[in-house]
Amino acid sequence: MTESGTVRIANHLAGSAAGEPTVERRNPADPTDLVAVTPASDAAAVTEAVTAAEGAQPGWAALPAPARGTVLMDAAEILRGRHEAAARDLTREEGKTLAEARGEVRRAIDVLRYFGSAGWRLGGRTFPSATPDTTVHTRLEPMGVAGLITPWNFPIAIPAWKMAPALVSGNSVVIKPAELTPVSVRHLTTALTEAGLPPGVLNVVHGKGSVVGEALVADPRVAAVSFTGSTGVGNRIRETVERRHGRVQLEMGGKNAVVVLDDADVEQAAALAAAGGFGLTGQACTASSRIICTPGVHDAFVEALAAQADRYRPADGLVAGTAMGPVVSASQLETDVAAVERARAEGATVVTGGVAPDGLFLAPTVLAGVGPGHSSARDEIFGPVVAVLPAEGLDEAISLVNDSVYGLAASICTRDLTAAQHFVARAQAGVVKVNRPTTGLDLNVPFGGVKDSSTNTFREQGPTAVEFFTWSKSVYLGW
Ligand SMILES: NC(=O)C1=CN([C@@H]2O[C@H](COP(=O)(O)OP(=O)(O)OC[C@H]3O[C@@H](n4cnc5c(N)ncnc54)[C@H](OP(=O)(O)O)[C@@H]3O)[C@@H](O)[C@H]2O)C=CC1
Ligand SMILES: O=C(O)CCC(=O)C(=O)O
Repeated sequence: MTESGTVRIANHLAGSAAGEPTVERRNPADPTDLVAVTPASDAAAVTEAVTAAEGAQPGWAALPAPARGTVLMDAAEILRGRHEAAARDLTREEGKTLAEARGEVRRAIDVLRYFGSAGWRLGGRTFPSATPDTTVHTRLEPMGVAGLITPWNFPIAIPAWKMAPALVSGNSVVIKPAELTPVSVRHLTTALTEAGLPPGVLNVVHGKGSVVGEALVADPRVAAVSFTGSTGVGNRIRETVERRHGRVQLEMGGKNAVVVLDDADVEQAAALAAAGGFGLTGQACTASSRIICTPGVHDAFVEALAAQADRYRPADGLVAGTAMGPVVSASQLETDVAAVERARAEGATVVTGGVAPDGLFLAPTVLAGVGPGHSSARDEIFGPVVAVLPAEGLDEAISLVNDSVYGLAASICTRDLTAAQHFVARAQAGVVKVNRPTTGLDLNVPFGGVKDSSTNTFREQGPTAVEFFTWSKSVYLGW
């Protein structure tokens, strides 16, 4: 697979013929560049994939965990050899800059390594028994078939951080990647297959979420469903899976706030807010979309953020030096522009941006004078649009942070350790940072949100990620 030309993708199903290639994906920076043609599969392809996964799972689970881990480690090395090609393909299909794409592919490689090495450490605990001549230990058993539904905004890292813990703990996988970004997951699948993953253990079905995704979620043989995407779709998935008593993990939207206190270094705070708000074209569930400023810093901050916005002039992500790529699709651009228009109608000032003069390139947008009831302070936009809200002091700022249905990530810029500690203790968010952007996660740290951002049960990533894909069996061993 190369970074130029069109990739014709078949479903990755054990023993299956390719589906009909009927969906085209074009480069959001250059519509003449046809990136991929994928099958628009139907529910029958899902049934076939789940059957393959069900058949392959016991054999895969019977392998020693270190042997399963070795496959992931080898896949990491294979992907490492294709790092640049995978990064360029990612930029072509999603739009993010090449630097961002390289970082994301690096992350996928490291995720494979991290969970590959976890194969050596998987295990239960031992307990003393109240009964003589008895020992008690727990075993982690795989759930069986894991169904993964992933979004377009991290098209290789998110599939990697769901697949890797599922596979190393002995599950087989059926994944439905986002229709907009089919090539990145193919790089991952190819690496795993070449590393020796047995047929049927990993199955990819391309097609519409409303068709393929719904069929996957509804199949009673899929024991665990892990989803990242919008809150609306996630809630619907939760209903379906819980109705059939399956296990479900949802990572959904955010309306992540950065609080900037009077004592903050304004330039540093603006750089950090811009990185979190305009980096990745604002298309991250952890993106900084609300900035809450106390009075002594408000005006200087708005000015500094507008200056930062100039550095994120949108352009083709493949071109060296581009700081921000295009919006992923015409419909996402429509959402972004409509959100800016609504903010204007509600009385906010568009300090800079708000326009897309050419193609899908939306200028980074700063909104000021935003009130807590405004839609730009409440709704996830998922574009390079940052709303600045005033607050009288720390207490009001924290109330505003928490005045959201979401609770994914929050940050504070301050040099005051006491204020920072108050914030850390009181912010209702699964990820809380001090003097760091809301975006950017360490892959060895548990990740997830509260409120409408997450199912808030099992965390993704880090040492606890395998918990979602396993169940614990208590074994009483007498002699
Ligand atoms: N938290 C996050 O990381 C993300 C949040 N979002 C939010 O969602 C908005 C819309 O983006 P969008 O990509 O449409 O997000 P969706 O939630 O619609 O898509 C996420 C994944 O779910 C699939 N899907 C869609 N409908 C269903 C369904 N009924 N049953 C099962 N799976 C389904 C999608 O398939 P398909 O390929 O057909 O789209 C995709 O693979 C964004 O503007 C943003 O606000 C989006 C992406 C990531
Ligand atoms: O900020 C990050 O690094 C990850 C964000 C994320 O998980 C998402 O947007 O889905």
